[in-house]
Amino acid sequence: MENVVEFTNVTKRFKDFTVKNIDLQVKQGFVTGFIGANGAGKSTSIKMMMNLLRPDVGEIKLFGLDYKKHEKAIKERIGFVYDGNVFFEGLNMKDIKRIVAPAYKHWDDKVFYQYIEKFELPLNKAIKTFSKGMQMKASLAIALSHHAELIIMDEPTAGLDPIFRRELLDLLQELMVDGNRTIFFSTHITTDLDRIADYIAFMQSGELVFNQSIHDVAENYAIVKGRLDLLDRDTEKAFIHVHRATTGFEALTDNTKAVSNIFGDSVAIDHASLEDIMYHLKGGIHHV
Ligand SMILES: Nc1ncnc2c1ncn2[C@@H]1O[C@H](COP(=O)(O)OP(=O)(O)OP(=O)(O)O)[C@@H](O)[C@H]1O
Repeated sequence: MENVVEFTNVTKRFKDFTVKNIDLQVKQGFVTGFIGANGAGKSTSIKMMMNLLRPDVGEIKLFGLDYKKHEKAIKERIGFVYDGNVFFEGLNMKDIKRIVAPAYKHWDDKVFYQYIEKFELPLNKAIKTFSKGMQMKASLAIALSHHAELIIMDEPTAGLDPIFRRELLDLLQELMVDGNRTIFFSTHITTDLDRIADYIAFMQSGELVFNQSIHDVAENYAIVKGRLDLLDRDTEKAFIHVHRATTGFEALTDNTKAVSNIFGDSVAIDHASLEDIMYHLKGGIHHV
């Protein structure tokens, strides 16, 4: 399986924050959801992926190519969508097309106008008058009009109403049908990922905790609930993190076999949602 993005040992240091030793592979032909708490380092990583920021250490390759030598060739093949207005606000969609289209070898006017129609975007109205959803659609229409193989999106669904969010996810799914396209996007809305993601990459405090298929994530983690008196120093070793409440404990495990051996039927073992996993891993993966 080919990787369209490869981070090898990537580190970026800011004054108060470091993205550390990231080894990340984004697989061609799949949707990867990029999750993590506020300030975990997702946008910083995406900016490095787009060469808007340079790593201090490590290597980043897209389509097997290096930005130092192949920036233009790489950017031709990427559609970048991010939360916020990318364009000069006084411009309309026609102006933007005039400016952006010549920059891409594979720009396709027909596709552009198809998306303008599909998204019901006005061509002659200033972008500054667009709602958040319309701005997102505008950004997406541009990204899709040059036949990008890799779509990178920083929180594309943030602030969108549930109906447009659903439509956007359906559209992303349609885009994946040809099999060659790859989508990488960050989000806080983990239920969106249950809908469309094949892989989940999870950042925590500047580190990549895992990058696994959504199937493996579901297999590897489970939530365990039981009475507080079942917990002691030894039994807790089966857990990554334990939350105690007066009514009992809830814990995350990556070893359901051990949990079954230790606790038998005295605990309930349930599917762990991505939110459960994010909550319990907020201190990182160390066994209790
Ligand atoms: N240019 C910069 N200079 C200094 N610190 C920065 C810079 N850019 C980001 N940071 C810091 O890096 C940390 C990670 O920020 P980043 O935007 O990558 O997180 P994020 O995971 O995308 O968060 P959110 O989900 O809130 O968007 C934050 O503490 C932020 O203050």
